[in-house]
Amino acid sequence: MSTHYQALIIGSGQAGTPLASSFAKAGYKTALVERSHIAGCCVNEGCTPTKTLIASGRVAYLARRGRDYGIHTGGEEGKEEGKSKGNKILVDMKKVRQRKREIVNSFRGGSEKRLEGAGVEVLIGEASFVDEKTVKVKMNDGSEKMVTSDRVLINTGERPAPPRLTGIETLDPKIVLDSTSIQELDEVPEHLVVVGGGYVGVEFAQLMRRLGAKVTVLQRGKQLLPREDPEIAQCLLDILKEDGLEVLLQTQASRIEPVNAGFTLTYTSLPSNEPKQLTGSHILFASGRIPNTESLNLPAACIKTNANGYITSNEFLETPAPNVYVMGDAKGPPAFTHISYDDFRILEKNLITHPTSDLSSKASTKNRLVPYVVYTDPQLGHIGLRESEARGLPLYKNHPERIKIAKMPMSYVARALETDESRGMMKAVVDAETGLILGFTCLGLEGGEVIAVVQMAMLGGVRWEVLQSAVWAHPSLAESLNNIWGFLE
Ligand SMILES: Cc1cc2nc3c(=O)[nH]c(=O)nc-3n(C[C@H](O)[C@H](O)[C@H](O)COP(=O)(O)OP(=O)(O)OC[C@H]3O[C@@H](n4cnc5c(N)ncnc54)[C@H](O)[C@@H]3O)c2cc1C
Ligand SMILES: NC(=O)c1ccc[n+]([C@@H]2O[C@H](COP(=O)([O-])OP(=O)(O)OC[C@H]3O[C@@H](n4cnc5c(N)ncnc54)[C@H](O)[C@@H]3O)[C@@H](O)[C@H]2O)c1
Repeated sequence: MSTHYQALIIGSGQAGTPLASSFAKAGYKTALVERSHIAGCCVNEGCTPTKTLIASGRVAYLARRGRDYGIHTGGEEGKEEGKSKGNKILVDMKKVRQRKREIVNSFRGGSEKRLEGAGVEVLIGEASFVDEKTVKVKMNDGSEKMVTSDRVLINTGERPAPPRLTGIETLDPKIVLDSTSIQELDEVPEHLVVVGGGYVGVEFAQLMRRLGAKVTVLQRGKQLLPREDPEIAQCLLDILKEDGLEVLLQTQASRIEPVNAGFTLTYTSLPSNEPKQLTGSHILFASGRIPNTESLNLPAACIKTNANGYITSNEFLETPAPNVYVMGDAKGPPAFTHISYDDFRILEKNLITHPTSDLSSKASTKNRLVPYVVYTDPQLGHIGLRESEARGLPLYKNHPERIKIAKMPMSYVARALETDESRGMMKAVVDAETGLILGFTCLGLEGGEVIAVVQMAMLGGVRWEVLQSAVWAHPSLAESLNNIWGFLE
């Protein structure tokens, strides 16, 4: 016996959860299958908990730096080379974790209530295809359900790539961490070794340093955050080093073995490539994420994946199987909550609010302007094209003179100086002929908010000269948009 639905969503991610509610509110009989917890990675182990923890890290940082502002907490951490190491602070990791748990629970509870209020039937279990309209759900209570649906929407996300390092299985599993388990620590690691210098790696590395750990980052590539323009990555590296992190670039871990409560790790770094060793108490694998697609039995529904396991689809998020769609991280990068949420908007419009067979009127993923923010401190916000990407486009390959670049240190921004948080830089990429802004990066105080101002200009086709001559409130961070264009060359 199977139950029939008009819409079946697999995975309670950032697209599937609101889309299930939209279908149900529009009168479709709707089910959502989720094998773990409602609201997916972002709310449970991604954006929400990490940014909550990072807020605690920032308080620790500012409290320690209080003396720079004339604020003393009552004790001093000590001196290094005659210079104060700052205020003495005490980190209560259990409280830090509790604050994180409460915010996650409240966000997840909100999602659960919205689904219930909309009338979505939630099936807690793991889904796999039997054919393109039929899905088997292995319920978490051990039972099995067969469901059929007029349309199936996949939003199963990704998970951390498993650790791959000779000897890792000999370590106490409690000290081998991924981006989920590190958030449940109730003590600050003594010496955290982070494998991978991408988004996850740099955010956790700085956070743990601020909470009091010694931190070493091993990054395989020549720079942190490999997709960034090199001077941005270098600027972030300088900031992290200033914060006391050790960062080893062009470095590969080759072997690990347990020693006392921790481990000895053997690694090689270019150019010497000679084996070296370091010891640590905990190791975080932050070397990428892999899609949750293999347990879906996709071949049964003739749904294709690429070599990395991501589901292939067109710009309308349609898979080759009729009436089967894919949203969010499961379809491949960029893997951001706001992209998954935009996938929701696309399908809500095309399937519920404005269905049409006219391809030109359909919502699509084409020409999406993609912002992102890496929540280091200062934040690294970016919108549009990076310089290297712009220069790679055929138009600019033929006319490189049309690209103009402006770079400005954050130490030229009054607001950043007044708050004594002037580390970082801004970079703009413009088309000199049209005056349009192609891309903008702000590695600086509230960089994520500053890029949103430029994003508005880009969305509205506003030329850089308009920002240059606009009246911005003083002293705001946006005021820097008067000045950066003076550096265009
Ligand atoms: C540490 C960390 C920090 C991050 N920080 C940010 C950030 O600051 N900003 C940002 O934009 N992005 C961030 N991301 C990325 C962001 O979390 C994801 O891009 C976002 O959650 C979108 O995911 P999704 O909608 O594809 O699905 P997800 O949110 O991953 O949800 C997928 C759901 O599907 C379920 N599922 C999987 N397979 C099955 C199955 N067979 N049957 C039933 N259910 C299944 C899973 O249990 C999961 O609940 C972060 C990620 C991590 C790991
Ligand atoms: N603030 C945000 O928006 C945010 C935060 C966290 C994660 N995310 C999303 O999650 C995705 C995954 O993040 P991630 O950091 O896990 O992956 P990533 O792919 O962004 O970075 C992984 C890094 O690890 C390095 N690496 C891989 N194997 C290695 C090895 N054996 N030794 C040393 N270095 C190695 C790679 O060179 C790369 O720099 C991101 O791309 C992003 O889309 C977003």
